[in-house]
Amino acid sequence: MEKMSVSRLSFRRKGSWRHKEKEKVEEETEFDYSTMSYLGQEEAQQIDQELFNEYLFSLDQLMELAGYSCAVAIAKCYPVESLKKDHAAVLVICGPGNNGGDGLVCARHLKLFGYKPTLFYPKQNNKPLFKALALQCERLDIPTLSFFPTDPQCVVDSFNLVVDAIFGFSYKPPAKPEFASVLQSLIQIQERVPICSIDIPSGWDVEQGNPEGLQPDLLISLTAPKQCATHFKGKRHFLGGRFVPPTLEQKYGLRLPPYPGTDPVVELKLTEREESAQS
Ligand SMILES: NC(=O)C1=CN([C@@H]2O[C@H](COP(=O)(O)OP(=O)(O)OC[C@H]3O[C@@H](n4cnc5c(N)ncnc54)[C@H](O)[C@@H]3O)[C@@H](O)[C@H]2O)[C@@H](O)CC1
Ligand SMILES: [K+]
Repeated sequence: MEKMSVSRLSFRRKGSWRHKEKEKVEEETEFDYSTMSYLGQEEAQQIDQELFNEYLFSLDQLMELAGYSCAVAIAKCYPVESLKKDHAAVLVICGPGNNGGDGLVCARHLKLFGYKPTLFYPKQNNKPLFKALALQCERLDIPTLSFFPTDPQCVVDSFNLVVDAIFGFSYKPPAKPEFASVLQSLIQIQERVPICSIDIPSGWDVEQGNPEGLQPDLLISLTAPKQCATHFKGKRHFLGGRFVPPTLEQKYGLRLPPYPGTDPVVELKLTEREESAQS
């Protein structure tokens, strides 16, 4: 058998690693964003149901991956050391459904990443999973605001970022008063504090968006971007929740860019429409 010197072996390893990296970059740059899939509300709900009923994923599993990927995307865009206010203070606003559950998971991971999250979770879900997620946040010393500040400037003064986990793809407009007022406050301050929306900017129609509504800086689409994401005018757009089995992707003809390496998120290139909306 041919003996290989250590230096040649390490050269070969390096060579193959470089080759793989090059392939990966080529694969990423080759993805044609003009063909990327955008889901309508019904399709998003169907895929969601199929993950639970045909693939037997539990909600806990998917929510953990979804919330974790949101925390990773936030950390990539707003590193702890770049945030100046009160030890990287972040406000995480959670709604009553699964989007709110993603927010609770995201808050926990942000805390473990070194941020200082605070929750606002006015309509708490009583299901055991949600109670457990809220308790885990409490045990990590994540405080919860008992009311939303009447002067939204307080949010700007106290927090570096707001995570919007109020509504996702099951939202039906118009928002009920308790959330409508929070959304209005966020719209007032969105030029002064960046907003990071989980899956869908809250208050947007899943397909049509909402030109008068919230305009987040960062959007983290889960599973696949929804049609409303074509109206996103913010700076950065990520895809997260790396849990869609290839067979499901094929069944729905999903065209999504590959995730790099082992990352739970992939940054999406802004479409021409998104770019022109920014300028
Ligand atoms: N398979 C997937 O794609 C996954 C989805 N997840 C998340 O789950 C979200 C969808 O969750 P849900 O179906 O629970 O729905 P949402 O979290 O979008 O919202 C539903 C909740 O909001 C309330 N609501 C709806 N319209 C309202 C209005 N106008 N005013 C006030 N309250 C209103 C409903 O009563 C319900 O409690 C996704 O957007 C995503 O964030 C993840 O948790 C896990 C995996
Ligand atoms: K949201």
